Amino acid sequence: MEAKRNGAATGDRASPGRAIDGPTNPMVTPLLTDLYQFTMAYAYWKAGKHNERSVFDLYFRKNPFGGEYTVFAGLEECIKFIANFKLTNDEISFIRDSLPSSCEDGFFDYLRGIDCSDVEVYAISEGSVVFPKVPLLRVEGPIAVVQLVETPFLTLINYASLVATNAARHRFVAGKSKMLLEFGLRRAQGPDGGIGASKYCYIGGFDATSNVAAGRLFGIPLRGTHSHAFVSSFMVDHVWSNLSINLQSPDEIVEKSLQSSDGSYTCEDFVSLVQTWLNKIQWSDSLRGIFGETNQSELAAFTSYAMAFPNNFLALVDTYDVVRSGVPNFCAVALALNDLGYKAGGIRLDSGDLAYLSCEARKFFRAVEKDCRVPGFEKMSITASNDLNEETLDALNKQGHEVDAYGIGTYLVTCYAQPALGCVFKLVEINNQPRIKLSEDVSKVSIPCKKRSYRLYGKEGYPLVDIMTGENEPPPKVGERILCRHPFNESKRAYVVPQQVEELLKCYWPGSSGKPREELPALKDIRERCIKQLERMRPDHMRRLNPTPYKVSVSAKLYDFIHFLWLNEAPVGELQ
Ligand SMILES: Nc1ncnc2c1ncn2[C@@H]1O[C@H](COP(=O)(O)OP(=O)(O)OP(=O)(O)O)[C@@H](O)[C@H]1O
Ligand SMILES: O=P(O)(O)OC[C@H]1O[C@H](OP(=O)(O)OP(=O)(O)O)[C@H](O)[C@@H]1O
Ligand SMILES: O=C(O)c1cccnc1
Ligand SMILES: [Mg+2]
Repeated sequence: MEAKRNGAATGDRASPGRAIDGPTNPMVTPLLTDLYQFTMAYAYWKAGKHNERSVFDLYFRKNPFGGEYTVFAGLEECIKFIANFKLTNDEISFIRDSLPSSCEDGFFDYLRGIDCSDVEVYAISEGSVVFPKVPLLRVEGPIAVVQLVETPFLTLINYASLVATNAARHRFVAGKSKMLLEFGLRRAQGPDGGIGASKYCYIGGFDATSNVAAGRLFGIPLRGTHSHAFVSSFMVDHVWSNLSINLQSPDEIVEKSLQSSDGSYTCEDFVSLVQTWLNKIQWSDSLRGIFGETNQSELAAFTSYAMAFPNNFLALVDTYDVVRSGVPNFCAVALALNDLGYKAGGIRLDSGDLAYLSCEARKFFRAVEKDCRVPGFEKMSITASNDLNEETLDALNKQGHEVDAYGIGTYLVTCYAQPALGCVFKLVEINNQPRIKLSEDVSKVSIPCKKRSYRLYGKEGYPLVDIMTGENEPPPKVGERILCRHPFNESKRAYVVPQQVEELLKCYWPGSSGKPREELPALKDIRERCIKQLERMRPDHMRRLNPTPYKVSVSAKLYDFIHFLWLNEAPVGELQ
């Protein structure tokens, strides 16, 4: 997956002339677009309109998951895409074959010559918290070219922002102190969904992924435990219906010796050491009578795993019985490791009542710490997994639990609660003339003009409102009162005296205009921005139940202009 299409050397500091790597996914080419972008390009070309200077806004209309915020993600891939936008001869041949044969040759010569050097992209920084109607991207350039990038931009941003938001919401419910592991690759919508989920869940606040390719591509920390198959692959001697199955048991692990952590001595029979500890805890003061004979094949599996990874021993304890087998077996192995100077990692629970079982496991660890005098044993990490989502995390919090880390797959990466974010790409200006798209549904009316947008912060340091202005209006100033108007509702308006003003759109792709280009930050910096911005939001915008909508507004001047244009463009009906 280390795809480099037209890619060149990259650097983390950007300068306009510096080459940028191609998109992560080699399928992201100029053909990854809708046919109508090419048919429109032809029609523009035929009409001699293809080079008309256009301005498009990319934005969404409603926050996902019933929330009042969204995390913006996918920008880096968009910039990598346009920085390398060039149709190959093969691609042009394919387009020629796909369009009607009446299309003139000159158009294909034109396609051969285009790239994105005439395009400029202004964007909100990736990882920012964003709101409906405010452009995430403003794309300027020759209309035929800009329309060709509409679909790839939308496909690169829609899922990225959706899954980053989903991750942020899971983080919000889980709380800051929990470790969040993304386990979704097997359930994601194909390889690109899986890779994208890992990248964007990390931005949204997850700590690590199980996806090895994503670890390599993006440097995301890799984490993992082991599966039930590892435990059930071990069997013990037993006789059942006269059928003797003679397989591995703890005393049949062939190589039994394990060196101590500091290398100073070797325990010749680690398996016996584990058995000894199991007997000890079975009859210890606090645990006497809590469990009897544990599953010996599970014990063999744990022992074997510990011998393979003495420094990172983590056990999946729910294959047979969490309280009567998995946890005692884990503790016996952890105690044996402790004798040799190793510190076991903890357990994973993957079924049953996770609140109850995590509390039982914690009690067990506490008893072991007390009876066996192993300081810190109580703090052994407990990971929970199994169809977790925002609701189950919330339910666990309400019940009380002892989980330290969550492994989350299906609901996270498939965005089960809402499958798509509805980002759109709308023409707002052509040849310096503002354009508007009207709709019966007011929420679908576009906000015309090439605009600037600002986030205004209040006295308490919270963002108060995002405001869009015409491109040539003076910017809002700290300490100066400004009227913020709801774009479509006349009665909704408020004065704001900002304590801080942040301009949202920055130039991420200047084309060959010579303007300075914002650097593409490292993934961990994008994640950092996201976490900081989420923390800075007023809590009532963030709560899960009935969150307060964040205010998105326009300047008084832009308000007047929108409504002037609206009246101008909308035909007056006649009543009969
Ligand atoms: N204390 C809890 N409160 C609310 N939901 C929970 C709690 N514990 C577990 N869950 C959730 O309940 C669901 C249990 O699913 P299910 O009944 O399919 O699994 P299971 O029977 O526990 O395990 P499996 O079938 O994988 O052996 C999961 O979605 C899990 O996340
Ligand atoms: O539950 P998710 O949020 O999707 O997280 C990933 C799941 O994948 C693994 O098992 P898998 O589901 O493959 O098998 P299992 O359900 O039988 O444990 C793991 O044990 C988790 O349960
Ligand atoms: O490492 C794990 O425990 C893991 C990884 C992927 C899916 N389920 C679990
Ligand atoms: Mg499962």
